[in-house]
Amino acid sequence: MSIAKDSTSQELSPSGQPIKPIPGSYGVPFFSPIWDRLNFYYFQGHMAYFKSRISKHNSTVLRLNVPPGPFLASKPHVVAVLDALSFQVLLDSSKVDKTDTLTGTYIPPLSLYSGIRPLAYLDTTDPLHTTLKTQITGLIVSRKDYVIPSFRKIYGSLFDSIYDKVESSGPTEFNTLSQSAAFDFMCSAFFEGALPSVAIGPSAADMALKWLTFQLHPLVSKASNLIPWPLEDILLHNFHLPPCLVKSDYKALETYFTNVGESFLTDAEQVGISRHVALHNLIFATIFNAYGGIKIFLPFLLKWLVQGGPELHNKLSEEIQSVIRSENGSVTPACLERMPLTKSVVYEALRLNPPVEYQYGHARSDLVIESHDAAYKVKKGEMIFGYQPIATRDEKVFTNGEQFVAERFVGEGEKLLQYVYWSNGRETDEPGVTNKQCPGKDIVVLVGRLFVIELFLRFDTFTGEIGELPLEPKVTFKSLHKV
Ligand code: HEM
Repeated sequence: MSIAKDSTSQELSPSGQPIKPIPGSYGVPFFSPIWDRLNFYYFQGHMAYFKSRISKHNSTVLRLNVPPGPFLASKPHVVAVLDALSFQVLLDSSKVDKTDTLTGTYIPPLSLYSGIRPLAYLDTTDPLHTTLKTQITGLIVSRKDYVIPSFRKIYGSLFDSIYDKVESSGPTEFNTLSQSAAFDFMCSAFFEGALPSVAIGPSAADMALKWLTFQLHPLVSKASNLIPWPLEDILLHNFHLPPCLVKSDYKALETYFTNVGESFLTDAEQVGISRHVALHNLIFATIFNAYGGIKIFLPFLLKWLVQGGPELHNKLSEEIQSVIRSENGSVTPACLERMPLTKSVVYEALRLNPPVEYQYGHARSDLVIESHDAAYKVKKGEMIFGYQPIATRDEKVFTNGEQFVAERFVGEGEKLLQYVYWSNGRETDEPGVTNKQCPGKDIVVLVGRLFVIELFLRFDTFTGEIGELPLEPKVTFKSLHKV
């Protein structure tokens, strides 16, 4: 830190930015967080909640309350980082402690995880973080050859049945039909044995979703349009619905994972992780990422494809069909690299709509957060919070940042990938035991590309209608034009 040699004696950050006090306030205890929560969920919505405060204080680093607040979270106070540069503090494990910060200022009851703390809730300094992340990464690497065939089989037949439905009975919603595909795909990619929709039955997806909803409901706005908001607020956001409501569903899931995950559990035991801890981590990693990740990501990707219209469809189908033809019809990891537009479209969807929107971490020590034209001091222990869809639309980094630009990451544009943070790390970084970056990163990008490929191997173009669901867009196919 240095002091500028001008008349103002302004304190400067290590990179020479003036250090300013963080604007914003937390308001009146108890009442302001409740009012803020109503604004966040109902009156303003997530995006407007943050944007209005950025304009009011003319700053992208500011103090504010994040939901849920009372009574679920006693300390809703955060320092919000809402631009592409300041957000980076959350990706730096030497600066933030991520113990119990996955869901922010509240923690779901651990009884939902049979009493354990899953890996995603552990900080990098916890020795169990290293052991568990190594085991899960090992599983991902050992199954890498299963991802493409599993995805093609499950989502291929999903697209076929959507086509049949559109032809026979008209407009067909993607979201409901794809509900079990995310869970089936994850299990087909990672385990031998029957798919959950077969082994547990058709209700497997509902069971998994219900369990996830109990963990995440305090972060989801307008959980239901059916319940008037004050009642919804009281029922969902003020009280944790008792975990016993999902106990029997969780038992069924546990039985399934004990069978299909046998070799993972045995391997984990050999490195000192109990079978109990390994099992509940496996359940968490599979279901949380199927429904908190893939199930949200694909409708967003599809939404942008629908809105891209025939012009984008022509370019994509040409790129995809010509590369796959040159490979005699097979989809290989190498041929995916020869599809620059397909790759760019997937990154652009992840940039605009990172499926995990919120990131949090406690400052490990007193530190300075650098933004574009100022820096700010944060005290040890303060909660830092980032709303990612604002950070990754930052116009100072991305021209027309709010718009979907299909070619954004083609050629020279690849340099911008360092500002794509959906995996809780830069797209140009690698996940490892010393960071909290998603170890499923490459699989997710691959899944996005395979989704676009499966679609355009079948259809030259299509039309659809976009609606809204609590976590994702609702996409209804209206017509599909077969290749
Ligand atoms: C679209 C899908 C996915 C998205 C959006 C996603 C996103 C993320 C994010 C944002 C984090 C960091 C959470 C935080 O601490 O703030 C994370 C961590 C993690 N993800 Fe993913 N993920 C996805 C798919 C997957 C898949 C397929 C796997 C494979 C098992 C996976 C395994 C994990 C694990 C184990 C962690 C914890 C890492 C750690 O604690 O160091 N994810 N993911």
